[in-house]
Amino acid sequence: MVVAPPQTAGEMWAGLSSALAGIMFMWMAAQRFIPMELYDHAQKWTGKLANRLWPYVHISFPEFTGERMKRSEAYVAIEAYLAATSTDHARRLKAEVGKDSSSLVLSMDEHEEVTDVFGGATVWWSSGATAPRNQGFSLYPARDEKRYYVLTFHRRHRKMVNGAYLAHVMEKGNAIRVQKRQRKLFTNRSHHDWYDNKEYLWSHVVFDHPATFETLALDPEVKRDIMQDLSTFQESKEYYAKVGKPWKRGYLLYGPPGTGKSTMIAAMANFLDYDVYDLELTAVKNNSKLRKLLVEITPKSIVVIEDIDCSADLTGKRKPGGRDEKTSEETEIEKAKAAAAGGNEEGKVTLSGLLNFIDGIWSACGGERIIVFTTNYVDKLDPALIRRGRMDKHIELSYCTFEAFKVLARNYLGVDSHPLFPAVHQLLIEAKITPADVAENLIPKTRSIQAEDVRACLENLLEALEETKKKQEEETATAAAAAKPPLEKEKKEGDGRE
Ligand SMILES: Nc1ncnc2c1ncn2[C@@H]1O[C@H](COP(=O)(O)OP(=O)(O)OP(=O)(O)O)[C@@H](O)[C@H]1O
Ligand SMILES: [Mg+2]
Repeated sequence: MVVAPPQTAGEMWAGLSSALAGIMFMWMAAQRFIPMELYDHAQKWTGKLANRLWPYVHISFPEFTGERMKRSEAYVAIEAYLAATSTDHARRLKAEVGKDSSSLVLSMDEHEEVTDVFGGATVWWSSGATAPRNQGFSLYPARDEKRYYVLTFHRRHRKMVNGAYLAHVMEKGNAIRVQKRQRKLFTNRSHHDWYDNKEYLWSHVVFDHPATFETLALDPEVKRDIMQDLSTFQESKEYYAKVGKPWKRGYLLYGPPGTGKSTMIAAMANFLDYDVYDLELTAVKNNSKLRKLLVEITPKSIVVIEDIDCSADLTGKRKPGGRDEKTSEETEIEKAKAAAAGGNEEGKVTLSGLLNFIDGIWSACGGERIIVFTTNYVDKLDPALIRRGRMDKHIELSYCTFEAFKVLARNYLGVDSHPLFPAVHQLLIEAKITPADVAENLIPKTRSIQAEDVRACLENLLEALEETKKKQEEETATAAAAAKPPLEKEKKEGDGRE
């Protein structure tokens, strides 16, 4: 049988529905003069006639589903499937920048139709969008426009389409999506869209950080251990299911500023091919908002809370700025204020809210997720927050070792050895310097590095190391003098007088 050509399926439907609407209208007008039994009979026949004239079935796939307007997995998979299978046939396409930022990814534009053939059956996909509620003039694209795909097929293929065909579309679409997807860096910081007056939980940019484990200056053994741990995690879906644990792992990265904590997160994301969710706790109003953010996080992601020691006033024990404990009086005043504001813990993220986020019942949403906390002051953290099992792996990133320096020298100068290396090695033992400071001294003046540039950079570094060593020795001497018991000091002074 000849099926309706895809380009006219929508038009036919429009024509047919207006004809049916006309018939219905006449029936409604006439029903006042027609006996009830005859009216029912006629209605049944109208339905049958419509079915005969229009033997096609539609399934629509809206982009957003549910009360919380989460992007539908089906829509996203169909989008990827159609982008791969329809671009040779569709007449109107839209282009977006691809994974490597230099290529364009084509996909079907709105109000376009394409044909697909599966198991001997022809089906039609069309894309559409409902008009935005606010039709007024705006300089910005309409955000409340709702996009959807519609699948049309003959009713005799219903069983095959509902079963094998849709499973095929989902499987192929998801595989293409994983292969082609651009990784993203999400943040909850600018979650209010001023021109739309809407709250968005996460906003994102393309994640394009160049850090890898290869370029990370770290002890090779520590590096290997972390990479092994990440690989094992990634391959352990069955294991987590078998032991009844959510598929997630917590990392605590601690160490002084400039030792590579943030760089390591980027390297982890690149190694695992995961998205990054940078969770700014100070921008989260309360625990219920935290939960909302949490359920939005997709699998295959790293959730990062940087500087956990000062990013929230957890349980009233910490606050930004370094002062640790609050007096009980201060805590009482805050509690009273919160109660006056309409509820105890309603106005903030609490430690228990955060613990629930890490390993409570809500943490199981999504799966395949790494949670990373970073801090400069590990001792300031509440032990409950970082106990093993919650933060499974504690990694200290510290001052630059000779092994780490060699990685930086290779990255920045392209050298594996140099006559000045032994001097650098010795000074790295004597002075505490961060990889960030080492890297700063290894940036050559020109991009075409010559032997003299390498020497100049290494000499700069040696100078910086000498200075740091001197400063640290002076600080140690001052601290030692200040720590001497007063009696001993007085005795010395007395001895001096004699
Ligand atoms: N281990 C490292 N390997 C390679 N580069 C590093 C390393 N540590 C620091 N750097 C360099 O120093 C810069 C600062 O490092 P990074 O932001 O990762 O430090 P951090 O530990 O996160 O500091 P902070 O505690 O202040 O957030 C990076 O851009 C990177 O170039
Ligand atoms: Mg950092």
